Amino acid sequence: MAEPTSAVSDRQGPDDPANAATGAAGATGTAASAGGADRDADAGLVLHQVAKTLGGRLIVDNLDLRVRRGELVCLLGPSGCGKTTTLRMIGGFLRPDAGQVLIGGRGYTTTPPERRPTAMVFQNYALWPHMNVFRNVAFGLRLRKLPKAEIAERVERTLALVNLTHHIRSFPAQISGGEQQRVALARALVLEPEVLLLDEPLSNLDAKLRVKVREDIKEIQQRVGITTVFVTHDQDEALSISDRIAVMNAGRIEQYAGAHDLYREPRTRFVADFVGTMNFFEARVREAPAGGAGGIGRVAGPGAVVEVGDVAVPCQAPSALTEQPGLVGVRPEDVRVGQPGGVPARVVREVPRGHFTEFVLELGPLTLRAFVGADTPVGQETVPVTFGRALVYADGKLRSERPVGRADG
Ligand SMILES: Nc1ncnc2c1ncn2[C@@H]1O[C@H](COP(=O)(O)OP(=O)(O)OP(=O)(O)O)[C@@H](O)[C@H]1O
Repeated sequence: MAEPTSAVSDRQGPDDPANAATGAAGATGTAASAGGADRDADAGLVLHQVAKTLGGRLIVDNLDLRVRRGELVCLLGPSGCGKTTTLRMIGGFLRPDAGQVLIGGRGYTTTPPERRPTAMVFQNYALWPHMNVFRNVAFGLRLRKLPKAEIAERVERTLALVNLTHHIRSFPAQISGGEQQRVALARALVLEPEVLLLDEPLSNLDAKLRVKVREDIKEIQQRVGITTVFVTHDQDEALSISDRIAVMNAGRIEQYAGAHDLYREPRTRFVADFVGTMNFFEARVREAPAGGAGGIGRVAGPGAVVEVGDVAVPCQAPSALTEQPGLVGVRPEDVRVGQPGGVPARVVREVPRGHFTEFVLELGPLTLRAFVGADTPVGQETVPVTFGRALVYADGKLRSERPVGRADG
């Protein structure tokens, strides 16, 4: 991916046979296009049952994705799950074996990159070292043979947008990594694409700069209102900048949701494990015995217990009840320390983490991580523990039916 050529065309119509076959809106009838042509026409980007095999392996597996106009969506997943392959099919650098790519309701599945209304920012920036910032940003417009005055006006306007006007005559080697990244962003935005594609754009920056540049990107993206697909394997990055996140695993999307829902309600074990920290263990989650035996009745909420071996931990909000032991996940902030009615746990370690403290606790056969507020007393040998939310998984999928006997859900 060496060439900074992700130019968009001069707004020529797409040459995708899908347009002839299905009208402007492409196929209908799946998760991506449920609701049909009108919704596809309304969406910024639709992937419909897109598949790709590379080197004899199925890398992208009948993937459906719908991105609203102006939305920033992250493709998040472990190395090798097919994020970049998907992005390259959106940008036209790879042709899908099956399925359709629709942008603004028009089919672009087979259209080459330079004739799509997309622009890509690459991981390594791919700036021309012998060209100054102005000429790097002007590159795509010159290819389009736009008048000189228009090129100058658009380049200057875009450099002002990314706050780089003062470096207009600098060469890439004379500016920082973060500034180089903003030049790469300007070079894509100056083409006024309908969809901006970013492939791990921050991975060459140090930790502090990553946070700064990702905030810059989000701010610019919102200001321009451009539909954006951002590839990353960094959950922190995805959670902090996305309107929605598509968590990918082995060529498929496991869950597509906003950051809050993804974190609080991970639908699969894979997502729960990949996004944030989770305590996982085998347990039975049952209704609390009537009358509050063992102090359980004093815990606020519906009153369930999580049974692990001989230990029964009061739990405020299980996602389901299980007669047979199943996989249970509890976020560290849902391991509550110092609550009335709690079960004593041995404190193995306390790690100050600034505005919270991480406790490592031994509770019967379990070792648990708990994140507690800085005001929780430290230096104790044992602490009482209860659970807030507990997520119950069966066959790797979240069970979220209303627990038996609970009227309030
Ligand atoms: N041209 C190719 N031929 C054969 N296999 C390929 C080719 N390109 C990619 N792959 C394989 O496809 C899989 C997915 O690659 P892809 O780059 O899409 O993953 P990714 O999710 O973006 O990972 P990363 O975060 O490491 O970039 C990888 O196992 C990769 O080795």
